[in-house]
Order: sequence, then C-alpha cells, then structure tokens
Amino acid sequence: MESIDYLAEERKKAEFNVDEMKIVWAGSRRAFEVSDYISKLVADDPDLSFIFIECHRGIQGFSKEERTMLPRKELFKNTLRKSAYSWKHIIDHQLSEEEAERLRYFVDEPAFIDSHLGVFIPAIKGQGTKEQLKKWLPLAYKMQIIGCYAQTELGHGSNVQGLETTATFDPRTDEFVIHSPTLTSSKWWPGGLGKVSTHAIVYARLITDGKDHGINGFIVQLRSLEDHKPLPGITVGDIGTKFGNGAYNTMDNGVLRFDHVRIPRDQMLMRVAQVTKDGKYVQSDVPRQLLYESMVYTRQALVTYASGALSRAVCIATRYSAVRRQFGSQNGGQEIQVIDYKTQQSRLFPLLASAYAFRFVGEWLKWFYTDVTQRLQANDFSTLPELHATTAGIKSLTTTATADGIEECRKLCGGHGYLCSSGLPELYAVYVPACTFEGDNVVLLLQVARFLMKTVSQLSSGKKPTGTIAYMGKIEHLMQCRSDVEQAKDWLKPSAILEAFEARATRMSVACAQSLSKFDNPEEGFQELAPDLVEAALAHCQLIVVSKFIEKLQQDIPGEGIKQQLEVLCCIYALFLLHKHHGDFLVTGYITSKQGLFANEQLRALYTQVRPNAVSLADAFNHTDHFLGSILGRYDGNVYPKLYEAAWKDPLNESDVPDGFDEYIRPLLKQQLQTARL
Ligand SMILES: CCCCCCCC/C=C\CCCCCCCCCCC/C=C/C(=O)SCCNC(=O)CCNC(=O)[C@H](O)C(C)(C)COP(=O)(O)OP(=O)(O)OC[C@H]1O[C@@H](n2cnc3c(N)ncnc32)[C@H](O)[C@@H]1OP(=O)(O)O
Ligand SMILES: Cc1cc2nc3c(=O)[nH]c(=O)nc-3n(C[C@H](O)[C@H](O)[C@H](O)COP(=O)(O)OP(=O)(O)OC[C@H]3O[C@@H](n4cnc5c(N)ncnc54)[C@H](O)[C@@H]3O)c2cc1C
Repeated sequence: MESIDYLAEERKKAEFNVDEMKIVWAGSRRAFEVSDYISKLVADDPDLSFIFIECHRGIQGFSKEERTMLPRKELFKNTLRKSAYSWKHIIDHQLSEEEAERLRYFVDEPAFIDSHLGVFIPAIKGQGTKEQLKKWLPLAYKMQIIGCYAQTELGHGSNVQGLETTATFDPRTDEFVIHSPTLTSSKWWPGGLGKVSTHAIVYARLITDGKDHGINGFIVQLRSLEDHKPLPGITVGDIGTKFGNGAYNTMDNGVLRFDHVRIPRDQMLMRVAQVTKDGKYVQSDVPRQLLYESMVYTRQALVTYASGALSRAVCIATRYSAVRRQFGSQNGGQEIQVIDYKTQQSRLFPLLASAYAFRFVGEWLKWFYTDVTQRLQANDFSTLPELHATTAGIKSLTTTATADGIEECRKLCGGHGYLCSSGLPELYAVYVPACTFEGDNVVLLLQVARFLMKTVSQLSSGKKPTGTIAYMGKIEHLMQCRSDVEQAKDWLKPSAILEAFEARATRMSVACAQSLSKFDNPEEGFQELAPDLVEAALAHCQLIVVSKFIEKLQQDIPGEGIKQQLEVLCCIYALFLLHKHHGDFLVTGYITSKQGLFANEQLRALYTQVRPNAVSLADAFNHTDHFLGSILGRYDGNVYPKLYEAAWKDPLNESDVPDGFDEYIRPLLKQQLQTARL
C-alpha cells in the first residue's frame, strides 16, 4: 500500500538539494553510497532488523521499537545471533572494512564486537611489537579469538596509574603471574568481558625483581577455546543490568579476578617497554604515553559517533515538531505546528546545527589522528600531546552536548517523547555512558587544561604554538582587541565570530594561568582552580569546533543551496554558544552587552531562515525508519495511527483484565462496596 507523506509540504519548502547535502553529511559520494546501501540492507533483512525471541508461542519476532519490552537474557542471545549472522554476511559477501563497520553501526545494538574491534584490536596495534602484531592481529581479525579491553577496576577507573592488578615476572618459568590482590582490583566494566571474550588486554602493574614499573598491557586468555569455560584461576561474569530497558544491556560488561594466573613473557605488550628473559626491565625510546594510544583512537572515533547519535534525536524531534500542532486555531482551521514557535526553534535548531558541526569536526579529527599516527610510526612524537588534548577535549564536548541534546529532543516531543516507541528514551540510555567511558568528560577537560596551561607558560619562552593552539601566537592582539560588531548582521562574518572565540579562549586560559601562578604549589593551585580550568578548556574546544566548521565552508562545496544552508548552520552553532556563554565573552571584555544582544537578534533571524529547510536538513542525515526506531520520527510523519497501533502491542494489553486482578484489585473494590453499604 502506498503511504501518504504527511511531511510532503515541509519537504517542498526546501531551498537546497537534499541529495547533495546527503553527500556532504556522509563525507563523500562513496561514503554516502556505502552507508545508504548498508542501512537499507539491514532494514530489509529481518535477521538483522528484527529481534527473535523464543517464547511459549515458539520463536517470535519483535521490531526495534519493541526492544525495551524484552527481557535482557533473551535480548543478549539475540545480539549474539545477530553478530554471528553479520559476521557470516561480511565473510560471504567479502565486505570491505568500511562496509563492515557500517553494518555493525546500522544493526545498532551495543555488542562485544564493539570492544573487540573498537578497543582490543587498537590496543594491540598501538602497544604491540611487530612480532606481536603478526601473531595476534590475524587471529583477532578472523575472530578466532574475541577480545576486550580490561583496564578499569572496581576501585579505579579514571586514575589509570592507581590500578592494582599485578603482573609479576617469574624468571624461573619465563612467565608473568597475573593477580588481583584485593577486591577493589577486580576488573570491572570491560565490554564483552562478562560472557563472550576469550582474551583480554589486561592493564596491570609490571613488577620485576620486586620493583614496580607502573602500568603495562598484557594479553591474557580468559576462557577455553573449546568449551568457553573460564581457565583455572580466573573468575569472570557480567556486572549486572544497566540504565534503561534494552539500551546498553545487549552488552556484557564484565567483572574479572585473577588468582595467580600464569602467562608467557611474550604476552606482555612490548612496544613501550620490554622485560628480558632474565627479568631486566628495558624502556624503549618511544614515549610511555603510547600505552594510552588506543584511548586516543577510540576517543577520536566517538566524535563521529556523537554526530550520528545527535542527528538521530534531532531528526525525530524535527519531523515530529512539524507534525505536532498546538494552539492558535482560527475559524476551525488547523492549529500551529509546534516547529513554528520561536522557543521550539531556539531549542531545536542549535542542536540541528550542532549535529552538522560535530560531523565536520569528527571528519577533521579523523584526518588529524591519521596524520599523527603516521608521524608516530616514523618516531616523530612531537604532535602527540596536541592530539591527546584535542581528542580528549572534543570527545568530552561532543558527547556531553549529544547526551544533553538527546534529552532536550525528548522534551521537545512533549509527552509522546517519554514513550519508548519514540525511540528517544532508549537512545539516551544507550548514549549517555559515552560521557563516562573512554574517560570521564570532566577528567578529560582537565587534561586539556593542563595542555593549555603548559602552552601559556611556554609562550614567554618564545615557543611558537602551532595547530589548534596557533591562535595563542597572537596573544598580544587577542588580549586587547574588542569586537567591532555594530549591528546584528555583522555577526554573520566568520572573522567576527572567530576572533570572538579566540579572544575568549585566550583570555580565559591566561586568567587561569595568572591565578595559578599565585600558588606556591602548582598542583594545589590546579585542584583549587579546577572548575575555572574546565571552563577555559571548554572555551578552547568550542573554538576548535567553530573554526573547523568555518574551514569546511572555505572548501569548494558544490550543490544547489548547500553552502548557504551550511553557512546559516555554522552561524547558528557559533552564535548559540556565544549567547549561552555570553557571560564569558562579557567578563573577558571582548564584547559589550549591546553586541551580545545583537548576536541574539541575529540568532533569531537565522532561525527564521532555517525554518523552511529544517525537515529537509534532517532528511539529509539519510536515516532509515529502521535505524531511527521511532514512531515520532517516521519519514512519512504518520505518527498518530502508528502510536495508537503500537500501544496495543504492549504485553500489558494482551488481556483486558490484568494478571493480579483477582488477588489485588478485586479485594479492594469489594472492600469499597462493603464500606459503602455501611
Ligand atoms: C557485527 C559485525 C560487525 C563487524 C564490523 C567490522 C568493522 C568494525 C570496525 C570498527 C568498529 C569501531 C567501533 C568503535 C566503537 C567504539 C566503541 C566504544 C566502546 C567504548 C568502550 C569503553 C572503553 C573504556 O572506557 S576503556 C577505559 C578508558 N579509561 C579511561 O579513559 C581512563 C581515563 N584516564 C586516563 O586516560 C589517564 O589516567 C589520565 C589521562 C586522566 C591521567 O594520566 P596519568 O598518566 O595518570 O597522568 P598525567 O600526569 O595527567 O599524564 C601524564 C602525561 O601523559 C599525557 N597523556 C595522558 N594520556 C595520554 C594519551 N592518551 N595520549 C598521549 N598522552 C597522554 C599527559 O598529557 C601528560 O603529559 P605531560 O606532557 O607529562 O604533561
Ligand atoms: C558503559 C560503559 C562501558 C565501559 N567499558 C569499558 C571497557 O571496555 N574497558 C574498561 O577498561 N573500562 C570500561 N568502562 C569504564 C570507564 O572507562 C570508566 O568508568 C571511566 O573511565 C570513568 O572512571 P570511573 O568510573 O573510575 O569514574 P570516577 O573517576 O570514579 O568518577 C567519579 C566522579 O569523580 C570525578 N573525578 C574523578 N577524578 C577526578 C579528578 N581528578 N578531578 C576532578 N574530578 C574527578 C569525575 O568527574 C566523576 O564525576 C566502561 C564504563 C561504562 C559506563
């Protein structure tokens, strides 16, 4: 049956070519084609799009929107089935790595495979020697072993140097003895560990000849490759149900304890340091920080995933805001679409703009990561500190804004947003741990702050800042200049925006550095000033996102109306931040309150410009209905009949009279009848 497009009128209003924008969003025509083909393949194949569960009626299929009604054990088994099926598809159809990654993405269920491919393999690549890569990578790529990343412990996560697990070298047998000396040293959280992984990269304190050399990674086999039982000395299991139904519960985050488990010496990852047969500890000439390299990789990847998650929420909220009507009916006519309310626009459109901004900064970060890792291969470590600070900061900024943005989109959908069938509660529950994993977002901003303080302190020594901190080279100008905006439209100039963000970031960093210099003990000062340092770090990160959006616009972007739309979105992103943090811009003396008001005035005008294009800008994300998993975000906008239909699928509606009526409701009703008779 042909479906009616309830959003057709909205789509007719678009002032740009949506198909061309889809390519800009995807990054290239080829990336678009791969994503488009794989997302449809997943949506159209019931083995990938449905959840099959054994129940008293035999095997029953459930759609994605129904996932939150299903029990964890069954969901987990279904995820194993999907992963095996996906893997077979990848092998049978010889999918490229890009296609395989897209397949995992569109299947859209957190699973052990994420840890295996997203953290375990990168850790071996980053910390293994050539021989170790040769031995372990083929096994991992063929999934003959499945691995996880066992760093965090019950007692320590953020403080990696505080981990307690020990790896003590025994020269008599040429082995390491891996041990969990305390309850708090139990590994706790690693994804894929609980029920699936056969191997783990275990972070442990390396001890030789009674000396503690700090943390290092070790490859440890956990389970038998025959019957999957834990090997002797290993206690392993799942840590329990997590936030939200469905959500992240398809992942087996695990707990792991070692009781003097022996592994061969060559299973210590030895790129950063080696232990010789006779127990000598030898430090390589590569920096110790390479132990943390896989975290840099994953943080970088999480930025693009942030734009993906935010775009889903924004797509749902935008389409629904165009369908939903409240108030203002005149002479029996239709009510106003809620998307026409300026308050709705001022909450929704900055998120739409943020999704695009995060896409472009993610693209750039991927390039930067590749560039630095190529240098690392050639033993050039000069750009590693900048890469660490940038990936940490941008991961922190984008994941926080995305988690908050998803929740805002839920509210933008009013009451219906609270229903699981809107897709938003589960999206939030799946997404929000990204603010914690791969580094707590505040802890990461403090890393950025350390980098900024170092940069400021080095300015006086004449060291020229480059890359993302090149702007600090203009410190004299940036400390003194004032905004020259005289009217609202002056805020449309990229140079006006850029200077505002550069001046604010510089002044906040310099103010922190000046306050720090008043402390005799710099570490004490850093702790005391941490809240200000976090704000300065955020200002620097926002500058990076804004400047990468502006740089994107300097590229040749073909397609009817595309550049104009992106210019509007870029200004919305920047001016929304300026409005939100206008206290920073005022206090640092770069703008006057009048110029702040001009920015807000311009922002409102930009919302009006986006309004006719909003639905099409959300369409440009090219999300299938399957991927969105949301009745409110359906492409055709046919929300009400589908919501009504879905309600009847809830298990509570299987019978008119609920279970428990006879025991708990009937006696109450009877009691009231008796009371009434009295
Ligand atoms: C279905 C089939 C499909 C098949 C599909 C096939 C293809 C699929 C392909 C790909 C799929 C990819 C999927 C990816 C998806 C991703 C999923 C993500 C899952 C997430 C799982 C989560 C994992 C985790 O959470 S792992 C644990 C993370 N833990 C942390 O982040 C801990 C945070 N703490 C720290 O990092 C550190 O403790 C610290 C940085 C806070 C402090 O470090 P420390 O050494 O104690 O102290 P400090 O003095 O501050 O630092 C010393 C110097 O080191 C510098 N530095 C610190 N960190 C780094 C670094 N990472 N890199 C470089 N340098 C670093 C620091 O700046 C200091 O330098 P200085 O010069 O001395 O000042
Ligand atoms: C879903 C999920 C999946 C995960 N997957 C893995 C995995 O695969 N492998 C793995 O090893 N780990 C994994 N983790 C663990 C994760 O990496 C840690 O939870 C994370 O690094 C934060 O550490 P923590 O839990 O110790 O938080 P804590 O450090 O205890 O944070 C608690 C609070 O203290 C604050 N805080 C901590 N230190 C400071 C400081 N120096 N200054 C100011 N404030 C501070 C934080 O901001 C936070 O508010 C996962 C976690 C989750 C939730």
